[in-house]
Amino acid sequence: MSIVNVEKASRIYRQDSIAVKALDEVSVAIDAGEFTTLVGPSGSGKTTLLNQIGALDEPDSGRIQVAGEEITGLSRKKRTLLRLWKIGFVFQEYNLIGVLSAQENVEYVLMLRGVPFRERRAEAGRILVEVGLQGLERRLPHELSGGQQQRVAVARAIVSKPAIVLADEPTANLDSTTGAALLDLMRGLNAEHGITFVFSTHDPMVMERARRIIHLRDGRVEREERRP
Ligand SMILES: Nc1ncnc2c1ncn2[C@@H]1O[C@H](COP(=O)(O)OP(=O)(O)OP(=O)(O)O)[C@@H](O)[C@H]1O
Repeated sequence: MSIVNVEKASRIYRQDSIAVKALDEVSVAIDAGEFTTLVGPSGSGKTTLLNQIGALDEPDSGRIQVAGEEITGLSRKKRTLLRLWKIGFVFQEYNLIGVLSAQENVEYVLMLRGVPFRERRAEAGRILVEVGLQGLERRLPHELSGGQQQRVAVARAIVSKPAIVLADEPTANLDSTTGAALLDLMRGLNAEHGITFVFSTHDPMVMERARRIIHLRDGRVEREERRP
């Protein structure tokens, strides 16, 4: 069953008199449980497509459905709720809240969902152990390495059991060993819990671990590869 359905989505950015077609009638369907990577040269539309799937932005034309919901044309408020309940995000720059501990960063999403204190504390603690951060729960982001911060970001993305996790160049700021370990962690979460991941990347290590690679060029799907 498709968890993401993008049908002929186009996105044009206009600046002064110049129009850039960041996405040009892109159609992509992603099934639940897939581990998919978007690759392509700089400016090919990877981030734009992730932002569309993540309901951070809307196409100018075409349709996008995520986890059974039509997201094209949703109000800002409904898009925010969709992101809160259905989508986890991992960004290149980690985007953790600097004044909150690792544990509190992970709990924060559950607090927004109204999960009671004890329950969210227990769940965040459990997920932090799962991503290999036992003992570091009380550290602030600046007291953690880049790889550890990205693990907190992964924990935060998965703690609410979203339908899909979107990761925009998650290993871009990590050295290759740390990046590989992070990728293996996400592959493990994909295999054990069936969490659907979609990455954008320039990193050959990410591509190596993907089961499906979608090549974008000039805002279009150029070709696809599938691996066992
Ligand atoms: N907010 C914006 N305003 C104007 N143009 C934009 C905006 N965001 C993206 N673009 C343009 O849209 C095109 C696609 O950009 P996008 O960021 O999706 O590419 P990308 O494949 O993610 O690139 P990179 O690998 O460098 O991150 C580019 O030509 C870019 O300059």
